[in-house]
Amino acid sequence: MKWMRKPKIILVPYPAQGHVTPILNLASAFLSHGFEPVMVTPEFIHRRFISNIDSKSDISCISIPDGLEMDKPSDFFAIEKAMENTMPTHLESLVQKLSEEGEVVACMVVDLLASWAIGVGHRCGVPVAGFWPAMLATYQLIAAIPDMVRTQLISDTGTPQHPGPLRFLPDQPLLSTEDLPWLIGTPASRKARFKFWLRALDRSRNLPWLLVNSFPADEFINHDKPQKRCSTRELYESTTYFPRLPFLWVLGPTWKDGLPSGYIERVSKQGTVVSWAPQHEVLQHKAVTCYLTHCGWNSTMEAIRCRKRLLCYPVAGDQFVNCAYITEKWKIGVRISGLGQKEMERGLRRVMDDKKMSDRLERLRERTMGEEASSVMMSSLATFVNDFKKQTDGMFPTDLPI
Ligand SMILES: O=c1ccn([C@@H]2O[C@H](COP(=O)(O)OP(=O)(O)O[C@H]3O[C@H](CO)[C@@H](O)[C@H](O)[C@H]3O)[C@@H](O)[C@H]2O)c(=O)[nH]1
Repeated sequence: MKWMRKPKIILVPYPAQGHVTPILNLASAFLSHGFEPVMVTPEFIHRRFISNIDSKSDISCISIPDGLEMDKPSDFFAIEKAMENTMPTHLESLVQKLSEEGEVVACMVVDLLASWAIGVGHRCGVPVAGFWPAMLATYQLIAAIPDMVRTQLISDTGTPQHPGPLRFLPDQPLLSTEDLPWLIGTPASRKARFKFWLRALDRSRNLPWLLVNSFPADEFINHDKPQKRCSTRELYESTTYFPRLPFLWVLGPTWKDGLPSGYIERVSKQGTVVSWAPQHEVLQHKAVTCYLTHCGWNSTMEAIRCRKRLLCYPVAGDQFVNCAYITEKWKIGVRISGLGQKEMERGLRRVMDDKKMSDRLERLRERTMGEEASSVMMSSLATFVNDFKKQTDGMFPTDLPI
């Protein structure tokens, strides 16, 4: 049988930038294996990110209704409601429509934070692979939840049962109990987020594949307790303290509103405040020496790829674990305890005075993203593609590249 069209792979990210970015990278890799990647997102995120995607790309981006009344969700739980209540039927209709049109959906790759889509794949008879957009160690932490409950490190609603730093995983260093990724917001919100993780674990338990956006990681290292959050006012003060230093500051619209009036005009000779910038391109520029980051995993990997020293200010979720690796294990950055003048000055001095940091960055980059690491990664991907091709024997053209 001669196939006129390429088999499709449907990719479903959790609807946030840090999840769309790595899934698009994966989609590009599927292109070279002869598939047509189709990323499916809710309407609100499609509107927000689609303009940043190369219009000439062969990756199709399709939006499905999210049922949100406002233009964007009010919080994490509004997104969860959209994912659980509205999106499954629309994705199912989409997959059925494709199949009625004679398209082959070879596989679905589902972000574990969008675990609602796993059931859709099963109902439509499409093989499903899980996708973890962050560091392997943070997946291991989430996967260890049942053991943590069993050994009473945490309650069955996710509340830490012991104060102070704890060893959550065998052979790995200490973490503060407050660093657990679901401990965000009020007690009720923490419990609801914990439930979200339990459901994701439950749905993904029997998946035959898990693709991880990471590299082989080392053990956890103990680190300081999480620091207080800061206001835009503190950030503002810290930038005024370094009138020598030119800066580019990416601030979301809500944060930008908190700046003192006239600030942007006053700093305009040495600083620019924008609501979005092509971060990876900016980091590649030789004028950039240091990157102040919240330690999102993609930002962390981009900084390593571009060999940029990091000033770390983790805020939520997996960012505390990422920060522990950056500052204690890899020693390619420094954690700051706040964003006021003194902390920034101390942090910048420490990060710039460390004469060995550049060498460590270079070595880490080579070890995790160099030729050998890339070849291991490509071979893992080829194994995955071959594996699901075998499972769906006969569905595919025989001349697809491996
Ligand atoms: O102005 C901007 C802002 C962001 N980005 C890109 O957007 C991505 C952001 O990803 P990440 O650094 O991971 O941050 P978040 O969007 O905050 O990511 C969420 O998802 C990540 C992966 O699960 C987690 O590690 C984070 O904690 C979580 O907040 C990166 O590729 C950036 O280059 C830009 O290009 N320009």
